[in-house]
Amino acid sequence: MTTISVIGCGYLGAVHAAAMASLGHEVIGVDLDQRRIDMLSASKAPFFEPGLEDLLHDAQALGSLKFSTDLSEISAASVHFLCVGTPQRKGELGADMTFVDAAFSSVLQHATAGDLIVGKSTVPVGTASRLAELAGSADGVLVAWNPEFLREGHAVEDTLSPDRLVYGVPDGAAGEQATTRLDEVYADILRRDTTRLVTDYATAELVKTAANSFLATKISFINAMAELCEASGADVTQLADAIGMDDRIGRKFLNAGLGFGGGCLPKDIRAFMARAGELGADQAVAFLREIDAINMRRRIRMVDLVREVCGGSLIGKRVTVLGAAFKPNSDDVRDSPALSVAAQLSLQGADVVVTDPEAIDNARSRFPELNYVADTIDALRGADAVLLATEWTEYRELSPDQLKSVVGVPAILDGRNVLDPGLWRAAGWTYRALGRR
Ligand SMILES: NC(=O)C1=CN([C@@H]2O[C@H](COP(=O)(O)OP(=O)(O)OC[C@H]3O[C@@H](n4cnc5c(N)ncnc54)[C@H](O)[C@@H]3O)[C@@H](O)[C@H]2O)C=CC1
Ligand SMILES: O=C(O)[C@H]1O[C@H](OP(=O)(O)OP(=O)(O)OC[C@H]2O[C@@H](n3ccc(=O)[nH]c3=O)[C@H](O)[C@@H]2O)[C@H](O)[C@@H](O)[C@@H]1O
Repeated sequence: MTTISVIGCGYLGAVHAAAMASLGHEVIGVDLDQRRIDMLSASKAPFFEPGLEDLLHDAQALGSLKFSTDLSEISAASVHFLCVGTPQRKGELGADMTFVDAAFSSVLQHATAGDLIVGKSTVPVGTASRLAELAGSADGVLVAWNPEFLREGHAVEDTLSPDRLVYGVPDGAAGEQATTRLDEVYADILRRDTTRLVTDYATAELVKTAANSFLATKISFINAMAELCEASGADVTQLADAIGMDDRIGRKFLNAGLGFGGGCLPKDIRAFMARAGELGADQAVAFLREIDAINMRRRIRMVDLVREVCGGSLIGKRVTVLGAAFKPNSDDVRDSPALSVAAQLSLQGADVVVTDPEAIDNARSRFPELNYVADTIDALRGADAVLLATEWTEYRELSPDQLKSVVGVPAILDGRNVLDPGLWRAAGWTYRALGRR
């Protein structure tokens, strides 16, 4: 059993804290946000994440998990996980490192000799060695970087059963000590034959940014193919199925549509470009600019398509947007393609109604000017066009026959290529999608 602190209890940290407690450790989670801490202390997840509340409840019933806004409480811990945000800096591509730097300094103040500080936040390569240098002046504090690969909506299973664990550690005895401590923390996971890769700081940091860049590239690749499918009359879903059957390519992350959003892929590829520039290696990842551009074009193209379906003008047309979260099974609306399209449609004169099973509150605080309706059927009433923007199961299962009498005009835009066009057309709907006939 290790006594652990987790600094920053957002999408990453809250799950990490609860998961570490479920592995038998004593955990204190710390955040500056009092509301978040109050909810977590009451075993309530401050955001929608399947399985998190059960984990919080079980660990708190055993007394092995506590939350606080008081950073001094971490002094009881010997391993400290940094899970604070690294958002995009306003008006720039690079990551805002102020939260990581501030959290690291605070931890240093409360850490004692022999403690291990483990970075989990996604950071520009070079951060860990910079912070380790700062720690060098503190007596015997070790630094490791252990990037996180969890997906929102699957965060609990991804944390407890990761594809791999990556440790970035310093050379020599300090590295061995850090590795041993991390092995103790993850003992239960390692016992299940999980691969662990021990490497230097820079490689560990780059593994994370490279992985997210690859995922973003895969999505933009298929979306570029969708543009070509649209130009040539081909079908991008069949194309993805066919190329995905090649094991070397694989079908995952080849779903064309509105593209990627969220608090990670967009900001991570931009931070990667910024950092590569600082290192004089901007050419190496110049292609990411195009990946980003392809991604953003999908949103613009969807606005055009909705306008087309509405007869050339959006003014006064009622458009129902199904989904606000950046992906299903999440209430996260950071850089959500659904909301970005909804906001554009509204700016261009449409009367936009947005619905989502979990993300309405978050969406309203970001885009208060849009109309939100909780009930799907109520949201669809009188619509001149319906846009499926986030593929929640309940939207995928909507019946075109039943909905026909609810909407004003039966026109559906499938922003995630998840509906059966034949079924909707047979029920008398106009069906349109990006890169699909
Ligand atoms: N959201 C995700 O699925 C994943 C996120 N990451 C990375 O993890 C990091 C955190 O991301 P999220 O959890 O999504 O961000 P978030 O914004 O949900 O959570 C960050 C939390 O840190 C707190 N915080 C900031 N400064 C603090 C300080 N000095 N002391 C204590 N708490 C502080 C904030 O109040 C907030 O609750 C980012 O670097 C992100 O790229 C990595 C893998 C998955
Ligand atoms: O660094 C992070 O924070 C995380 O970022 C992503 O996870 P996440 O943002 O939760 O969501 P994804 O499932 O990757 O989806 C990202 C976006 O891509 C879109 N997407 C995904 C797959 C696809 O085929 N097509 C597609 O458009 C989704 O709709 C969503 O908007 C990575 O998948 C995680 O491994 C990583 O840990």
